[in-house]
Formats: sequence, C-alpha cells, structure tokens
Amino acid sequence: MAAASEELAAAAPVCVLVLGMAGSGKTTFVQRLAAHLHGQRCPPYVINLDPAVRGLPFPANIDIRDTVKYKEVMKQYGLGPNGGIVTSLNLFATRFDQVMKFIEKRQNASKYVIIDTPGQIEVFTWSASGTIITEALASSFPSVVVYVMDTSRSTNPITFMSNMLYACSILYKTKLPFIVVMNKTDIIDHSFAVEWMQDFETFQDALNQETSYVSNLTRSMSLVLDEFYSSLKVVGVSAVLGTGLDDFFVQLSKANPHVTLYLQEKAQNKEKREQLEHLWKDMGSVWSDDASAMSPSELILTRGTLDEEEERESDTDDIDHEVTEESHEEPAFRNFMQETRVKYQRSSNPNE
Ligand SMILES: Nc1nc2c(ncn2[C@@H]2O[C@H](COP(=O)(O)OP(=O)(O)OP(=O)(O)O)[C@@H](O)[C@H]2O)c(=O)[nH]1
Repeated sequence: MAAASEELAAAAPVCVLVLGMAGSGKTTFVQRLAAHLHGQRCPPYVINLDPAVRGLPFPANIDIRDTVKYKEVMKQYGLGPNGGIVTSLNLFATRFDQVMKFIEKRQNASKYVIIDTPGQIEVFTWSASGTIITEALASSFPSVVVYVMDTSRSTNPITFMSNMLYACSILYKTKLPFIVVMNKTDIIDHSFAVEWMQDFETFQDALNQETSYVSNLTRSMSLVLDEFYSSLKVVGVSAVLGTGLDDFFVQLSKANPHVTLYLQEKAQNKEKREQLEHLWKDMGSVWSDDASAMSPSELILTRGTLDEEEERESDTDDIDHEVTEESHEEPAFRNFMQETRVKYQRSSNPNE
C-alpha cells in the first residue's frame, strides 16, 4: 500500500506552493522559476491564486482572476480590499476540485506545478480556503511549501527572528516539506542570515547591539528556533537576476516532497473532501432550478495548453458557508449567487 502510494507520488508532479510576506518577491520568483523550467524544456503548470494582482509577469495556466473578479466581489459584498481577497479565495476554493482535475490531466506533461499566492500571506495561510487548497494539493500530489523572504529587509536580528517565527508557524500549520528562499541576494548576500541560524553566538552578538526591550525575548526565542533551523532547507536567490535557482532545485529534491504527512494521512483528508462535497450539496438548493444553466464545475477557467477550453468572462463563483469565516458575508454571498444565476439564465435564454 505504502509502495503503491510512493509509486503514484513518484509519477506525480511536485506542487510548489509559494508563500511569503507582501513584497518579498513571490511573483518575481515564480516568474523566474517558470522561465528556468521552460529553458530546461520542462514547462511547469502555473497557477495564480492572487485575485488582486494587477499584471502577471508569467503565463498562468490557471488564473483565479479569470474566475473571480476581485473588485466585483468587493462591490457586490460591500467589502474592503482584504475582505474582497479573502472572499474571492473562498469562492475559488469551493471549486478547487476542478483545478485538481486539470492538474491530474496535466501530470504527464509537467514535472512541477507552481502556485503563486496572495500578497497578504495571512489571507492564504490562516484562511479556511488556504487550508482547503493546501490540503487538496498535498493529499494528491507531492507538495512543498516555499517561503520567500526579503533578505534585504531582514538584516535586523529582531526582524529576522520575527520572519523566522512566521516561517516556523507556517511549517507547523501546513506540516509540509519546507524551503526558505532568501530572496533579493543581489542587494545583500544571505550568508549573514545563514550564520545567524547556524551559530547562536553570532546571533547573540548581533542582538547585543539592540537596545530594544524585546531583545531578551528574541534571545530566548532563538534558542527555541534552534531545532527548527537544524532541519530547515535554506537557499539564497535573486529572483530578479535568476541566481540560486540550481541550488533551489537541489534543495527541492532534498526536501523529499514525495513523502508528505498528507499522503500518509490521506484518509483524514478524505474527510475534508467530503466536507466540500457536503457544501456543494447545500449549494445545490440555490442552483437547483436550472443546474444545467450554470454548472459550477464549469467555472474554473484555464489558459494555454490544457484542453483548450474556451475562455469566458465570468465574474462569478459560489458561496462557501462552511469555510467562510466571516459570518456577515453569508447574506451577501446568497444575494450574489441568486443575482448571478438570474444574470446567467438571462444570457442563456436571451428570448425570455
Ligand atoms: N532587488 C531585487 N528586487 C526584487 C527581487 N525579487 C523581487 N524584487 C522586487 O520586489 C518587489 C516585489 O516583488 P513581487 O514579485 O511583486 O513580490 P510579491 O511577494 O509577489 O508581492 P505581493 O504579491 O504584492 O505581495 C518588486 O519591485 C520586485 O521587482 C530580487 O531578487 N531582487
């Protein structure tokens, strides 16, 4: 059984989930990674999950913006930018099973699936939809979390420690193989950070120059993080220059994405899938009048090489009552769905 799942995993593409603080360089890194793989005649399958990104510097096979219009979501639900992003991702997550099918179809053609995530890291890492997406990917494919960090903004030991604590929290949350990409090494080499991680004394020396009252706490925290550092895979990269990518792929192979806790815990994840299925059954009551008019399964749009589905303008998706954490969004979601259905029925039957 274990051998079978290993065999399956060995044939499957590796999902590289790129997370990081706003402005750390996630999108530039994804662009560079995609270009590097194209250069090696190993084109990746690229997914953009940031509904608010203005322009993508890489061709995405699946782009959340084709399915959910973030500004429209803000308008429809009376939300601010962050609420709009969270809600857009929730809407998209309800149909993530479709994305999974696209990835499955593509698995013989792409060795890697690269996923760019929203600028505000917490939108993905601490949202129900982020968890659903991460678990869906990791329960079916070997998966790795890549935490992109802005090295040039981590030269202060306290800031560095905060960043590492955040990385650590994501590792514990996702329980996936984890690589820290220290980006922007064209501005400053990441060796100072590696030294801080490997040599407690050096970090203490840097801290001694800090007079802030939190430096004592930071000192204690660095001891706690020692264990985290010892098994952490770190690579210095300049996404702008494209340096460090060979090393990144070495680290990626060492991260052993094929052996994930999620693959071992597949049974538990089945429960999650059932939750989503349950959710869709609930949704059926809203769509039931004319399910064929707008099958939710048609809502995820792809670009490029896959089955060449016809791209359509769609600013719709559906409500996720279970995963939407902000309960006040629920009535707005319902209205939106009903309005959307009417709109779609009108466009399907223009004579009515
Ligand atoms: N010098 C330097 N700048 C970089 C590097 N990578 C990204 N940048 C710059 O950092 C800024 C943010 O880069 P993005 O790739 O948009 O970062 P992001 O994390 O996707 O940003 P959000 O999605 O908005 O949070 C841009 O101005 C990039 O040009 C790098 O390796 N070196």
